[in-house]
Amino acid sequence: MTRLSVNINKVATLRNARGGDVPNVVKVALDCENFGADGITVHPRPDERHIRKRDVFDLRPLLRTEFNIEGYPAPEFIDLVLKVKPHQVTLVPDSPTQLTSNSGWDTKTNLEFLTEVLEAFNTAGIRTSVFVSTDAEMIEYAAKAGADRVELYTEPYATAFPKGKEAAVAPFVEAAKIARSLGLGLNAGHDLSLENLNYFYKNIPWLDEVSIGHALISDALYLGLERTIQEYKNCLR
Ligand SMILES: CC(=O)[C@@H](O)[C@H](O)COP(=O)(O)O
Ligand SMILES: NCC(=O)COP(=O)(O)O
Repeated sequence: MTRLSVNINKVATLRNARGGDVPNVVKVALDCENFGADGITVHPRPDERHIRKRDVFDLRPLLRTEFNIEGYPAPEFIDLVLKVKPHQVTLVPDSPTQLTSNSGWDTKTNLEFLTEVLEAFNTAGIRTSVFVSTDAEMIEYAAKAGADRVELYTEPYATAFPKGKEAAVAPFVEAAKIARSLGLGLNAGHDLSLENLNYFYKNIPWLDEVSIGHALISDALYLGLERTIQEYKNCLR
Protein backbone atom coordinates (compact mmCIF):
# COMPACT_ATOMS: atom_id res chain seq x y z
CA MET A 1 0.00 0.00 0.00
CA THR A 2 1.25 3.48 -0.87
CA ARG A 3 0.34 5.94 1.85
CA LEU A 4 -0.92 9.45 1.19
CA SER A 5 0.61 12.05 3.49
CA VAL A 6 -1.10 15.42 3.13
CA ASN A 7 1.26 18.39 3.33
CA ILE A 8 -0.59 21.19 5.12
CA ASN A 9 1.93 24.02 4.55
CA LYS A 10 -0.51 25.87 2.29
CA VAL A 11 -3.21 25.79 4.96
CA ALA A 12 -0.80 27.64 7.25
CA THR A 13 0.04 30.08 4.43
CA LEU A 14 -3.66 31.00 4.27
CA ARG A 15 -3.93 31.22 8.05
CA ASN A 16 -0.89 33.51 8.28
CA ALA A 17 -2.26 35.90 5.65
CA ARG A 18 -4.58 37.46 8.28
CA GLY A 19 -2.55 36.81 11.41
CA GLY A 20 -5.43 35.02 13.18
CA ASP A 21 -6.35 31.36 13.42
CA VAL A 22 -8.51 30.85 10.30
CA PRO A 23 -8.24 28.24 8.94
CA ASN A 24 -7.16 26.32 12.02
CA VAL A 25 -4.19 24.19 10.98
CA VAL A 26 -4.74 21.49 13.61
CA LYS A 27 -8.43 21.12 12.72
CA VAL A 28 -7.62 20.81 9.02
CA ALA A 29 -4.99 18.15 9.78
CA LEU A 30 -7.46 16.15 11.88
CA ASP A 31 -10.10 16.50 9.15
CA CYS A 32 -7.57 15.23 6.56
CA GLU A 33 -7.09 12.17 8.76
CA ASN A 34 -10.87 11.68 9.10
CA PHE A 35 -11.24 11.97 5.34
CA GLY A 36 -8.71 9.17 4.76
CA ALA A 37 -5.21 10.68 4.74
CA ASP A 38 -2.58 8.20 5.97
CA GLY A 39 -0.30 10.90 7.29
CA ILE A 40 0.38 14.60 7.72
CA THR A 41 3.50 16.37 6.46
CA VAL A 42 4.78 19.79 7.51
CA HIS A 43 7.84 21.71 6.40
CA PRO A 44 8.58 24.33 9.08
CA ARG A 45 10.88 26.85 7.41
CA PRO A 46 13.17 29.13 9.45
CA ASP A 47 11.12 32.26 8.59
CA GLU A 48 7.89 30.52 9.70
CA ARG A 49 6.23 31.78 6.53
CA HIS A 50 3.72 28.96 6.79
CA ILE A 51 4.09 26.21 9.41
CA ARG A 52 5.32 27.58 12.74
CA LYS A 53 7.23 25.75 15.44
CA ARG A 54 4.13 26.12 17.63
CA ASP A 55 2.04 24.26 15.02
CA VAL A 56 4.45 21.34 15.11
CA PHE A 57 4.11 21.00 18.90
CA ASP A 58 0.31 21.45 18.72
CA LEU A 59 -0.10 18.77 16.05
CA ARG A 60 2.06 16.05 17.63
CA PRO A 61 -0.21 14.79 20.45
CA LEU A 62 -3.40 15.02 18.39
CA LEU A 63 -2.48 13.28 15.15
CA ARG A 64 -3.47 9.63 14.86
CA THR A 65 -1.69 8.89 11.59
CA GLU A 66 1.96 9.26 10.57
CA PHE A 67 3.59 12.60 11.24
CA ASN A 68 6.38 13.58 8.83
CA ILE A 69 8.49 16.70 9.40
CA GLU A 70 10.56 17.98 6.49
CA GLY A 71 13.34 20.52 6.51
CA TYR A 72 16.97 21.48 6.34
CA PRO A 73 18.80 20.06 9.38
CA ALA A 74 20.02 23.33 10.91
CA PRO A 75 20.55 23.10 14.71
CA GLU A 76 17.11 24.63 15.45
CA PHE A 77 15.37 22.12 13.16
CA ILE A 78 17.23 19.17 14.68
CA ASP A 79 16.31 20.35 18.16
CA LEU A 80 12.63 20.73 17.18
CA VAL A 81 12.44 17.26 15.62
CA LEU A 82 14.17 15.59 18.56
CA LYS A 83 11.73 17.27 20.97
CA VAL A 84 8.61 16.48 18.94
CA LYS A 85 9.65 12.95 17.91
CA PRO A 86 7.55 12.52 14.75
CA HIS A 87 7.30 9.14 13.04
CA GLN A 88 9.50 10.35 10.21
CA VAL A 89 11.90 13.18 9.45
CA THR A 90 12.74 14.08 5.85
CA LEU A 91 15.97 15.98 5.26
CA VAL A 92 15.78 18.57 2.48
CA PRO A 93 18.76 20.67 1.27
CA ASP A 94 16.92 24.01 1.29
CA SER A 95 18.52 27.38 1.99
CA PRO A 96 16.60 29.51 4.52
CA THR A 97 15.12 31.94 1.98
CA GLN A 98 14.29 29.48 -0.78
CA LEU A 99 10.84 29.85 -2.38
CA THR A 100 10.31 26.09 -2.37
CA SER A 101 12.42 22.92 -2.51
CA ASN A 102 14.14 22.73 -5.87
CA SER A 103 16.70 19.90 -5.72
CA GLY A 104 17.76 16.76 -3.92
CA TRP A 105 20.84 16.45 -1.71
CA ASP A 106 24.35 16.00 -2.99
CA THR A 107 24.67 13.06 -0.63
CA LYS A 108 28.27 12.33 -1.66
CA THR A 109 29.62 15.80 -0.81
CA ASN A 110 27.50 15.92 2.37
CA LEU A 111 28.14 12.32 3.44
CA GLU A 112 29.81 13.18 6.76
CA PHE A 113 27.20 15.80 7.71
CA LEU A 114 24.24 13.59 6.76
CA THR A 115 25.72 10.57 8.55
CA GLU A 116 25.98 12.56 11.79
CA VAL A 117 22.47 14.01 11.55
CA LEU A 118 20.84 10.72 10.55
CA GLU A 119 22.58 8.98 13.44
CA ALA A 120 21.01 11.45 15.89
CA PHE A 121 17.52 10.83 14.50
CA ASN A 122 17.98 7.06 14.18
CA THR A 123 19.15 6.90 17.80
CA ALA A 124 16.00 8.77 18.84
CA GLY A 125 13.88 6.14 17.05
CA ILE A 126 12.70 8.50 14.29
CA ARG A 127 12.52 7.02 10.78
CA THR A 128 14.71 8.99 8.39
CA SER A 129 14.25 9.93 4.76
CA VAL A 130 16.58 11.91 2.50
CA PHE A 131 15.29 14.02 -0.40
CA VAL A 132 17.17 13.06 -3.58
CA SER A 133 17.09 13.30 -7.35
CA THR A 134 17.04 10.16 -9.51
CA ASP A 135 20.87 10.09 -9.73
CA ALA A 136 22.00 6.57 -8.78
CA GLU A 137 25.09 7.79 -6.91
CA MET A 138 23.00 10.16 -4.76
CA ILE A 139 20.77 7.26 -3.74
CA GLU A 140 23.77 5.02 -2.99
CA TYR A 141 25.31 7.68 -0.76
CA ALA A 142 22.00 8.24 1.03
CA ALA A 143 22.13 4.55 1.94
CA LYS A 144 25.78 4.88 3.02
CA ALA A 145 24.83 7.82 5.26
CA GLY A 146 22.33 5.60 7.08
CA ALA A 147 18.96 6.74 5.72
CA ASP A 148 15.97 4.44 6.15
CA ARG A 149 14.30 5.83 3.04
CA VAL A 150 14.82 8.25 0.20
CA GLU A 151 12.20 10.67 -1.07
CA LEU A 152 12.44 11.15 -4.84
CA TYR A 153 12.11 14.82 -5.87
CA THR A 154 9.31 14.57 -8.43
CA GLU A 155 9.21 18.10 -9.86
CA PRO A 156 11.11 16.98 -13.02
CA TYR A 157 8.54 14.18 -13.47
CA ALA A 158 5.61 16.59 -13.08
CA THR A 159 7.12 19.08 -15.53
CA ALA A 160 7.93 16.45 -18.18
CA PHE A 161 4.65 14.50 -17.78
CA PRO A 162 2.47 16.57 -20.16
CA LYS A 163 5.08 16.23 -22.92
CA GLY A 164 5.45 12.44 -22.64
CA LYS A 165 4.62 10.37 -19.60
CA GLU A 166 6.77 7.32 -20.45
CA ALA A 167 9.94 9.39 -20.77
CA ALA A 168 8.96 11.38 -17.67
CA VAL A 169 8.64 8.35 -15.41
CA ALA A 170 11.54 6.25 -16.78
CA PRO A 171 14.35 7.76 -14.63
CA PHE A 172 12.13 7.45 -11.56
CA VAL A 173 11.49 3.76 -12.17
CA GLU A 174 15.25 3.20 -12.46
CA ALA A 175 15.92 5.20 -9.30
CA ALA A 176 13.19 3.31 -7.45
CA LYS A 177 14.78 -0.01 -8.44
CA ILE A 178 18.16 1.14 -7.16
CA ALA A 179 16.63 2.24 -3.86
CA ARG A 180 14.91 -1.12 -3.52
CA SER A 181 18.11 -3.03 -4.31
CA LEU A 182 19.86 -1.10 -1.52
CA GLY A 183 17.13 -1.97 0.98
CA LEU A 184 15.87 1.62 1.22
CA GLY A 185 12.22 2.49 1.66
CA LEU A 186 10.82 4.80 -0.98
CA ASN A 187 8.88 8.06 -0.74
CA ALA A 188 8.15 10.64 -3.43
CA GLY A 189 6.92 14.19 -3.56
CA HIS A 190 6.81 17.65 -5.07
CA ASP A 191 4.27 18.77 -7.64
CA LEU A 192 2.44 15.45 -7.67
CA SER A 193 -1.18 16.01 -8.69
CA LEU A 194 -4.43 14.35 -9.74
CA GLU A 195 -3.12 14.53 -13.30
CA ASN A 196 0.20 12.72 -12.81
CA LEU A 197 -0.07 10.66 -9.60
CA ASN A 198 -1.77 7.50 -10.84
CA TYR A 199 0.71 6.97 -13.68
CA PHE A 200 3.61 7.39 -11.22
CA TYR A 201 2.06 4.88 -8.83
CA LYS A 202 1.27 2.34 -11.57
CA ASN A 203 4.91 2.38 -12.65
CA ILE A 204 6.32 2.21 -9.10
CA PRO A 205 3.69 0.32 -7.10
CA TRP A 206 6.16 -0.48 -4.29
CA LEU A 207 6.29 3.20 -3.28
CA ASP A 208 5.87 3.51 0.50
CA GLU A 209 4.52 7.06 0.63
CA VAL A 210 3.75 10.18 -1.35
CA SER A 211 3.51 13.59 0.31
CA ILE A 212 1.34 16.09 -1.52
CA GLY A 213 0.42 19.65 -0.64
CA HIS A 214 0.27 22.39 -3.24
CA ALA A 215 -1.92 20.67 -5.84
CA LEU A 216 -4.06 18.86 -3.27
CA ILE A 217 -4.95 21.98 -1.28
CA SER A 218 -5.62 23.83 -4.56
CA ASP A 219 -7.93 21.03 -5.75
CA ALA A 220 -9.79 21.23 -2.45
CA LEU A 221 -10.93 24.77 -3.37
CA TYR A 222 -13.00 23.24 -6.14
CA LEU A 223 -13.79 19.74 -4.89
CA GLY A 224 -13.79 20.17 -1.12
CA LEU A 225 -11.23 18.53 1.16
CA GLU A 226 -13.04 15.23 1.69
CA ARG A 227 -13.60 14.48 -1.99
CA THR A 228 -10.11 15.68 -2.89
CA ILE A 229 -8.46 13.29 -0.45
CA GLN A 230 -10.60 10.43 -1.73
CA GLU A 231 -9.62 11.24 -5.32
CA TYR A 232 -5.90 11.25 -4.43
CA LYS A 233 -6.35 7.95 -2.59
CA ASN A 234 -8.02 6.53 -5.70
CA CYS A 235 -4.89 7.43 -7.68
CA LEU A 236 -2.94 5.08 -5.39
CA ARG A 237 -4.95 1.98 -6.35
C1 LIG B 1 10.34 18.75 0.18
C2 LIG B 1 9.25 19.22 -0.69
O1 LIG B 1 9.26 19.02 -1.88
C3 LIG B 1 8.12 19.94 -0.13
O2 LIG B 1 8.09 19.98 1.24
C4 LIG B 1 8.13 21.34 -0.57
O3 LIG B 1 9.34 21.87 -0.24
C5 LIG B 1 6.99 22.10 0.02
O4 LIG B 1 7.43 23.23 0.68
P1 LIG B 1 6.68 24.59 0.45
O5 LIG B 1 5.24 24.33 0.81
O6 LIG B 1 7.36 25.55 1.37
O7 LIG B 1 6.83 24.95 -1.01
N1 LIG C 1 7.59 16.28 0.14
C1 LIG C 1 6.77 16.93 -0.80
C2 LIG C 1 5.64 17.58 -0.14
O1 LIG C 1 5.45 17.45 1.06
C3 LIG C 1 4.66 18.36 -0.89
O2 LIG C 1 5.14 18.97 -2.04
P1 LIG C 1 4.05 19.76 -2.92
O3 LIG C 1 2.93 18.79 -3.25
O4 LIG C 1 3.56 20.91 -2.10
O5 LIG C 1 4.80 20.18 -4.15
